[in-house]
Amino acid sequence: MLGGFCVTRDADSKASTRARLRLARASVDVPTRERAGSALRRTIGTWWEHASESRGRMDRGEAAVASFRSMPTEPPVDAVNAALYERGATVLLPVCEPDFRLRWARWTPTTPLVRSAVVPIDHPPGPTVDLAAVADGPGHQLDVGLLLIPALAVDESGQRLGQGGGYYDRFLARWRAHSRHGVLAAVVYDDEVLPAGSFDVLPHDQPVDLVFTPDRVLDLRDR
Ligand SMILES: Nc1nc2c(c(=O)[nH]1)N(C=O)[C@@H](CNc1ccc(C(=O)N[C@@H](CCC(=O)O)C(=O)O)cc1)CN2
Ligand SMILES: Nc1ncnc2c1ncn2[C@@H]1O[C@H](COP(=O)(O)OP(=O)(O)OP(=O)(O)O)[C@@H](O)[C@H]1O
Repeated sequence: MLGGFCVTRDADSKASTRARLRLARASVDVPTRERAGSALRRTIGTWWEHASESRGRMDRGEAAVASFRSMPTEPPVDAVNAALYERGATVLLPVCEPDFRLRWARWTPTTPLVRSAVVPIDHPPGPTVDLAAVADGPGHQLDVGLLLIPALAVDESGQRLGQGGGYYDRFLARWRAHSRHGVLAAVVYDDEVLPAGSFDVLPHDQPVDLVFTPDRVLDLRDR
């Protein structure tokens, strides 16, 4: 207390945090970005191999990863997607639909991509599925064990700051309603993991289970 006033640090608004992070991302140089891509390929590839070993003991369907196609400023996951595909995973990428809905289309390293009509991102031409509506688990076809989720930042309690469309929050709310077992993992640069409470969190925000950075895996499920 100072002179009767309680000194607290308010969380920054989402908008001001986004502006700061976008500016920082714009100054990441090409070699740094390339190193991040190789490091993420190793980190996420190793994580997937360990997860597949435990999964091997279960009777599940086709092992799938719901990933994304990186924008030029994001930590690159192109090599991650290729590595997971080489390891036998089915890789799905998001397709943005009107009303901020996400559907998913299969991707392989030879899939030609098309530009989205809604956002400045390419995606496979389709067909698409609604992953929050398809049945998964034993006896079903698609078993999404990992969702890689783009973010501008994540705080240490797992709250995620995205680009501001609300695509993933809407999708994850529907996904969670079906009690899916897939691990929700944000992908950010190392210095984008912020102390808990660094930015505003609203009731619709969907937290993640895990954070992948080029340097580390932060598993928040045990906290
Ligand atoms: N790679 C990627 N795919 C994704 C997302 C994402 O954040 N990253 N999304 C997450 O929901 C959805 C698309 N949402 C988006 C919402 C806004 C902007 C956008 O405003 N882009 C800025 C550039 C931002 C930057 O480069 O940092 C622009 O067009 O100026 C892009 C995608 C689904 N697919
Ligand atoms: N489940 C939901 N139902 C309806 N509207 C939602 C839902 N989740 C988020 N929204 C709306 O989406 C908008 C953007 O939300 P927010 O700023 O949290 O996006 P974000 O997480 O940064 O974006 P993204 O998920 O696309 O990366 C807000 O106006 C919010 O009210």
